[in-house]
Amino acid sequence: MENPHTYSPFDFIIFGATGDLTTRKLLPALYYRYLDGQLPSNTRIIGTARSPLTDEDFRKRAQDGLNQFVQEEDHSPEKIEDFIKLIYYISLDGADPNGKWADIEKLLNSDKANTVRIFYFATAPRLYGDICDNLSNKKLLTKTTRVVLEKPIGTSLATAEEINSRVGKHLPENHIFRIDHYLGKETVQNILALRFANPVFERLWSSDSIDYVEITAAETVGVGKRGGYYDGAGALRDMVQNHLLQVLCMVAMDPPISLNADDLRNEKLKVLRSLKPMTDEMIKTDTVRGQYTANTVNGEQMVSYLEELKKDKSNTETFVAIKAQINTSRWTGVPFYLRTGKRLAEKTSEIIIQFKKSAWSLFPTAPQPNRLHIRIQPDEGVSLSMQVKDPSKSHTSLRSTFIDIAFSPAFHIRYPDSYEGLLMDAVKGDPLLFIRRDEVDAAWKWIEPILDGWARDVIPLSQYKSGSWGPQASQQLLAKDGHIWHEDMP
Ligand SMILES: NC(=O)C1=CN([C@@H]2O[C@H](COP(=O)(O)OP(=O)(O)OC[C@H]3O[C@@H](n4cnc5c(N)ncnc54)[C@H](OP(=O)(O)O)[C@@H]3O)[C@@H](O)[C@H]2O)C=CC1
Ligand SMILES: O=C1O[C@H](COP(=O)(O)O)[C@@H](O)[C@H](O)[C@H]1O
Repeated sequence: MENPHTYSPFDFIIFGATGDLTTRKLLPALYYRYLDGQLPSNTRIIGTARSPLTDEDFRKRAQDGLNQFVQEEDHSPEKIEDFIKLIYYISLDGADPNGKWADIEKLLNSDKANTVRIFYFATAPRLYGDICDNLSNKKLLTKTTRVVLEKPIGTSLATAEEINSRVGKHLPENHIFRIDHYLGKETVQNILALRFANPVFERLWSSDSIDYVEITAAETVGVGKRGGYYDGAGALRDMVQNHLLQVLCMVAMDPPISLNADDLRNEKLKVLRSLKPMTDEMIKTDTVRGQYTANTVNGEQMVSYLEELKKDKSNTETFVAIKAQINTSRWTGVPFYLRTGKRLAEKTSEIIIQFKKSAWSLFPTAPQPNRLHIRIQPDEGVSLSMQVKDPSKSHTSLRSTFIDIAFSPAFHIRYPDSYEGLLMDAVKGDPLLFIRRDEVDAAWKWIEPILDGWARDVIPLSQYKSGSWGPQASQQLLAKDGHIWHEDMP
């Protein structure tokens, strides 16, 4: 990944270093940045968690993780050996003021005061406030310190406000980096280029030409080992409050006046504030929640959510579909259908822009309306469905086809994982792709009535078979408007 910025050695301190996120995402992302020469020698990656491990134990875990989560063609035993020499471990309960802070103080204070210091909070968000209080009391928050907060920030508006206030007591907003890894995805960032560098699209980008928008983030995996966290969260908090709403903002926002972080975030905020608030009546007609059940998929036995959780009962949704409406002159009348779930038929994240039918047709059979398919992952790219004259038939016959750009083969590049760029943006201090506090609040304000309605069972929790596209009610949600989810797009 090209990155003209020159980095000075920095300290990257991870709270939650023995967890899933660090192993699967953070260390592999830092390894790739190391391979690209962005981690100068003397950079230190300091893992902390309560587990009693030595530097050597943690390096061994890191090495095992890299062997598992870095693509095979990028495995270089020598490079991995060199990379893990940058890694240290300190056993510490970040929430305990009487924990072993002396070790971390010694390691960090031996350093120059102006070294960039990133504290990455890869732990449960309820710990963020305590960790920040302790960092502040131990005088570890320097002028060049930035904290990175993982999502979801809180479980409600009130808890998010509390976390943000406690963290904000010690650090100014421009030192707080709330990460949403969907904004780190190249194809999500590419929405800016697609819309604002191609006037052909931007001129059509409104209810005048667009019929509806689909945003899907589908996973084939279940909750796996994250059941403890997930059962208290559910898909609405885990995916919709953050990732899906951020993608919706990128699709729906007006052009920012510049690519300055606050100008972009102001526009996203306007979209979040324009979302039509959900009443109980709308929750009944415009939302669907589901939970996966057992099934055999391609000969493989998939257990139900409850079996995976080892529980008899849970009201937690592993699937959500919502019809969102944006009250602006650009978007009134255009439904934005959001859908996410675990154990679905495919692993895919995508946006589909369905253009309107033309009112008039020259041809005997009305042409299919155009459709723009933005593939966030996998096979990152964009395709546009088109009508052409069917070459095998008469001049009045049309055939549907598409023009397609597959980014990776087109640009001969490896598509970096979303964390890679974001971690280095935090090191650089560039907040463009991070979430501002008011965005978090606005997203929770829209989500909360849905959470509240579901808690009162305003709609039932539907079941869906593992390996399907979710409950029937999800198809009906669109069918009521005469629309369909496009699951067969190129
Ligand atoms: N996993 C993922 O794919 C994603 C996770 N996230 C977010 O990242 C965060 C971490 O998630 P994940 O890695 O899955 O969670 P895990 O449960 O796998 O890991 C939690 C980590 O926190 C540590 N920990 C717990 N309590 C303390 C404490 N008091 N002081 C210091 N460390 C502590 C644990 O280690 P120990 O027990 O040794 O202390 C462990 O290292 C969460 O906020 C989650 O929402 C966001 C996006 C994706
Ligand atoms: O934040 C999260 O995202 C992942 C899905 O991310 P993706 O990049 O693979 O689409 C999801 O599995 C996890 O539950 C959620 O916390």
